Amino acid sequence: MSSSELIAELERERDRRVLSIQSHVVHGYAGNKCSVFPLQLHGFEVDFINSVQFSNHAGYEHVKGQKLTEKELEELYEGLTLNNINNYTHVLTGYCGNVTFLQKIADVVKDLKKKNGNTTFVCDPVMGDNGRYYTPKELMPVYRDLIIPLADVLTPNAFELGELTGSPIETEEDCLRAVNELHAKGVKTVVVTSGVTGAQTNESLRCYASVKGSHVYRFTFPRLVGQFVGTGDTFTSLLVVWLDELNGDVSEAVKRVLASMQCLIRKTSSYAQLQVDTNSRAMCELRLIQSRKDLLWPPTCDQIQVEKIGQ
Ligand SMILES: Nc1ncnc2c1ncn2[C@@H]1O[C@H](COP(=O)(O)OP(=O)(O)O)[C@@H](O)[C@H]1O
Ligand SMILES: Cc1ncc(COP(=O)(O)O)c(C=O)c1O
Repeated sequence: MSSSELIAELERERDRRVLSIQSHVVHGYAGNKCSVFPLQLHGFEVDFINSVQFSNHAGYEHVKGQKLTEKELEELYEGLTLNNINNYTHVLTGYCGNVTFLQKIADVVKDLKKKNGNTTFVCDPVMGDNGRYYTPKELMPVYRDLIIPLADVLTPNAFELGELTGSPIETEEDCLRAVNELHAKGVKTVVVTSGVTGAQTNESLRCYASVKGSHVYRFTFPRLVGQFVGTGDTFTSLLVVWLDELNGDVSEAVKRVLASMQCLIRKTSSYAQLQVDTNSRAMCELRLIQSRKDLLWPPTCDQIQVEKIGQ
């Protein structure tokens, strides 16, 4: 690399700074513990605010900890504003504990976008999965009416997509219709991470990506054994990376994200099989650190199929 290329690369790296508002867990991986590391590996600066600080994620029998209030979020953001250090290329949000906190996030996003019209808002509307909520149900109308109209990129699973658009997502047609409703509300890129039951089998899962007024893609990839927490948060952070790196090429970006996710989950699943204790086998923490090379350099994976299914 020549010195001018090196300088250009360093300038570019300086340009990418994410404000990530998600949960923190002391032990294990969920929320910011899943997102910050992959982003940093790829050279992004990450300023993170922990919406909650819990001992561990909700898959354990006991969860202890604290929730940040909207007043505390406002204070932190005020400090950034007063020092004029609230300069972000991206704002990323995930798990939120309550309605007023989520409403305050909308104010923060509006202010960041007012300051820099190019700030990309990537929102994972974390509410639940497989037909049930694991956050307060009252968050849904706040996501639907206040947050979604501000989002540039949205990464719901099928359950969340159905809740946000008012009817369950069982088939690919349901999914594409609901995605178009989100586009109509102004969201440019929607990636449905999983859960369209009619489109999945025992062996494979599907994910969909759609860009407003442009293409829709279907991704089919192997379903791996086990149940994992933090996969959605890891997925979304890698999507931030690759959409930026590939200037919005969503089909290649999602393909690379899925390639890393397959490696991460394979590693996690194999490790889980080695545990003697059945509890740790059933609920194994993501092997995120051990998968660092796969997060940084997603290997080519012929088991991921990409098909253009719209426009
Ligand atoms: N059992 C699994 N087999 C293969 N990939 C999985 C599995 N569980 C999760 N993933 C990967 O993680 C991604 C996000 O998972 P998902 O469960 O949709 O997130 P969320 O936590 O938001 O519901 C999926 O798109 C997929 O790539
Ligand atoms: C504290 C916390 N944050 C975030 C999540 C979301 O995790 P996922 O990426 O699997 O949607 C969970 C899920 O249980 C959680 O307990």
